[in-house]
Amino acid sequence: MDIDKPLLIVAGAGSGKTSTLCARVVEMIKRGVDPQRILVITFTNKAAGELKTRIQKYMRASGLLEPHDDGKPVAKHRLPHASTFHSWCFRLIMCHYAELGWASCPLVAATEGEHMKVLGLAVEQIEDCRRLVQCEQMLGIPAANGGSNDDPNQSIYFDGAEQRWQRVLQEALDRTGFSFDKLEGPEPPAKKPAKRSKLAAKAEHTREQLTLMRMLYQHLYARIGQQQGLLDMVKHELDFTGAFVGKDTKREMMNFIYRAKSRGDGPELYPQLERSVLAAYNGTLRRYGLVDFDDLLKAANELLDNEKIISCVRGEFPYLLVDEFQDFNQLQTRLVLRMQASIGRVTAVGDERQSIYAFRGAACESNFRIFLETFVDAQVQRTSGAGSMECLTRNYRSHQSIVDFGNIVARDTIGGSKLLERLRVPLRAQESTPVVPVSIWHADDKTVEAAMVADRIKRLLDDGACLPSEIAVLSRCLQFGQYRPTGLIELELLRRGIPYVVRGGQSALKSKRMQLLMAMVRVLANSDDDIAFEHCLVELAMDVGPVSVARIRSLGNNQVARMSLSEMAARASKMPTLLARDARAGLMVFLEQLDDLRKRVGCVSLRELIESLFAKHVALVPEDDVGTANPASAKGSIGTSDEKVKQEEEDPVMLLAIAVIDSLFASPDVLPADMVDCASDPKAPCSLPLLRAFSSQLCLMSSAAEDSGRVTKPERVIKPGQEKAEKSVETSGAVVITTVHQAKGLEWAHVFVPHFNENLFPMGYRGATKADKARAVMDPRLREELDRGEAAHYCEEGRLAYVAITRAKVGLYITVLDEYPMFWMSKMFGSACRSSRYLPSVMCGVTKATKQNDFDDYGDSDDSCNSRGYGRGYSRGYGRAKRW
Ligand SMILES: Nc1ncnc2c1ncn2[C@@H]1O[C@H](COP(=O)(O)OP(=O)(O)OP(=O)(O)O)[C@@H](O)[C@H]1O
Repeated sequence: MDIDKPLLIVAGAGSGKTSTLCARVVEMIKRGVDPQRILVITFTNKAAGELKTRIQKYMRASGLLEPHDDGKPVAKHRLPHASTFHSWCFRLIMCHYAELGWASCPLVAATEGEHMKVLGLAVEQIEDCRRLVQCEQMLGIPAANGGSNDDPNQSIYFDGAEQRWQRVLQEALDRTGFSFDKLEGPEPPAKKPAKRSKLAAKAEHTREQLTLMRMLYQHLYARIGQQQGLLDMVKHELDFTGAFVGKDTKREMMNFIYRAKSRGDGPELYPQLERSVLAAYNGTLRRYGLVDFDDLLKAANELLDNEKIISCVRGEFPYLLVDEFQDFNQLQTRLVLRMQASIGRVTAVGDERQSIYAFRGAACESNFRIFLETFVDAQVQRTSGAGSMECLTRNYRSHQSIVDFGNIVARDTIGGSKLLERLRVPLRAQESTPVVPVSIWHADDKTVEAAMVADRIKRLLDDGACLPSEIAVLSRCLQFGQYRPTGLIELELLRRGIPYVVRGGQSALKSKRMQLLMAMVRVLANSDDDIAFEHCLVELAMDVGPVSVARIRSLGNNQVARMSLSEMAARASKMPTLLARDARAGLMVFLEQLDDLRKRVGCVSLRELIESLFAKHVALVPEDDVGTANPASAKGSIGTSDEKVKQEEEDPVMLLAIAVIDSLFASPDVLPADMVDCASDPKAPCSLPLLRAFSSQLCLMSSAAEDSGRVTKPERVIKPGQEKAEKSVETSGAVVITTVHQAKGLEWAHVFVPHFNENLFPMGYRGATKADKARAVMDPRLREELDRGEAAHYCEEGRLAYVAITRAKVGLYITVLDEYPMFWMSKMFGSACRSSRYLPSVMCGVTKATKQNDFDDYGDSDDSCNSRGYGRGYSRGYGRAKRW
């Protein structure tokens, strides 16, 4: 192994790429390279952590780390730097931000939620700039530089709008006597004392400013603009849908920004709307002293223009190793080149089959091409000499059938690239692995599927085949519009007492709507439950916030007898002066609604009560920041009342609630003896004890589901002498429910992939509108472009399927639905719910799981499989497992 020459390692999943990279680091240290001169870079924090752990392990195995007195390792040699590209860039910027003209080190807007907030403000500022230009036009103020509503070559957004508004304000005062002091409007909303991030506070301030400027615009438009026959810019907001095609315009904008910035593109390269969005997004970040991830890379690239800084960096880290090279975007690859082009002590490790971040600008093919051209193929003499490329061909992770399945799925992901074909070598499993077939099942519907998955997991655990933490359920996404594909699986796991953890998303039981539903049920079941009552009050009563609640609570001061919050609220609603007028009105309406609901207890069945409670109250509360609205409603394709009811029924919260009700009636023995009678007839009027039983079942389930870390039982007390037993429970951990993206680089003994259907996995291609398709009939170039986009989309989805499949070591369980899980999906995609295109055709049409079947009987008839020829040509065990 020549550690001083460039090396490219390309191989499929589980072939030991990361292990090889770590081994190379250790080899370098063994040969005398100072670990502090080695920089190991990867894509995510999780992967960086994994790298650090593995390097430490290898160093320890090679005797490069010695145990300390307290058992912890201490380095004979210090450890190499292992980090993400972004943290390394931030470190560079922290040292040199002044070189970039910044007065202080910027903060990083790290989460997608923050990016979306910035984008929301950016769009508002584009509208603001548009109105500002028209105000100047109305007042005859000469056009300043920047910003135009008419010139398609100019951005609508421009910096420095505040100063220009000042001038407009002054003119408006002189010409029309306008002043903000004279305005009559709603009182400013009471400040919410809830904790808010700095970004949220700044955003609120900006929004207040924008509202004022909008009022100024409306004043001027009414006085001048209307007479001039100008377009009302408030009523006619910009239509971005032409430029950002897709159901969720904001998401499309965000993806465009990610793509453009990852390529290092400036706004000037794009047409007017895209240009304005990109400029406004960057301007908003700047205004708040923030940078996003791509800004970090751009700033680091700029710093490396400085000869002093780049030679300093090269001196500090002459050895560079990069993992997950396929996921690097152009800016990251450029950084690698700049740091190493003249040195060539670079090692890159990647797998083009696992390139799943193209939507974020990952430039897989060009990364490999540039590396090969610069370091391997080119006969350029550099100090280190020409580099080489290695392909690993053995998969050490998975059983043969899983490796074969992965190879088949990967075949369709090359997308016609000659280079990727050159890099592609099929993998072989270790010879010693037994042949365990991949299990593929059709389920009638999502409830059957969820029960199947949970049953199989339970059996694995009962048989002692593995620990919960060695099992994963990998979903294409955790949120599909408002639908949570793994919501019912969570419920079934809870029912069976199997601990689980949701990573990279929120458990359905912790959602805002579920919390509100639980609070309302608790209030109905027990009017003394102050905590639940306050939750409902703040969420549901109009204009009642924490300040009003504090005033209501003050009624309880100095009272001899304890007064419940609901009693205080009833009293407050009758007092004309205690609360502000709007708050009192909101409180009165809320109490009336609560009264109505209370009257329904004893008149309607539990299910009817919960349904009306959900439809009239809970469903009106927006779900947590899910990013996208229900695609169907956004499209406006569903409108009849029947269909709306259907949508409500399909809400994951409602589905969970119904499932809990069903389980209460199916097995009332979970209830205390004195309550069993009230759960005998599902159609009988709901009694208070039944409502209480339902409430406690919901709460039990919710408290069992932890959002992060391992699942532990809160009430557990560890007694002396039991620590060992407890530890084994803790380390056994929980079944992981996560997305395929989050699962990258990880491995589990058993992996479940639910919803393996067209439009679910893979997700349908949404890059072309109906209008585009209609135009493409007449326009061959457009048709070609759309076809290319679609092909690239399905290649990426195929790579995602490859990643999901290859996470499994021993067991892979795939379920295919026979009907779409949501009503709106069948409306949108058609009634036929086909299996995923990534399921080889010989594997389709398998034994069905139906509600009537006993799960143990699935696939009992092996003949049925054989008669259809399953497994032929896949001697390594494809086909249906007889039983899960
Ligand atoms: N030479 C080897 N002999 C035996 N087992 C190995 C060897 N190399 C790696 N492994 C094991 O194979 C599994 C996969 O290794 P590793 O994570 O390094 O592969 P990878 O190519 O980086 O995988 P992926 O790309 O899917 O993240 C790990 O469990 C690792 O311990």
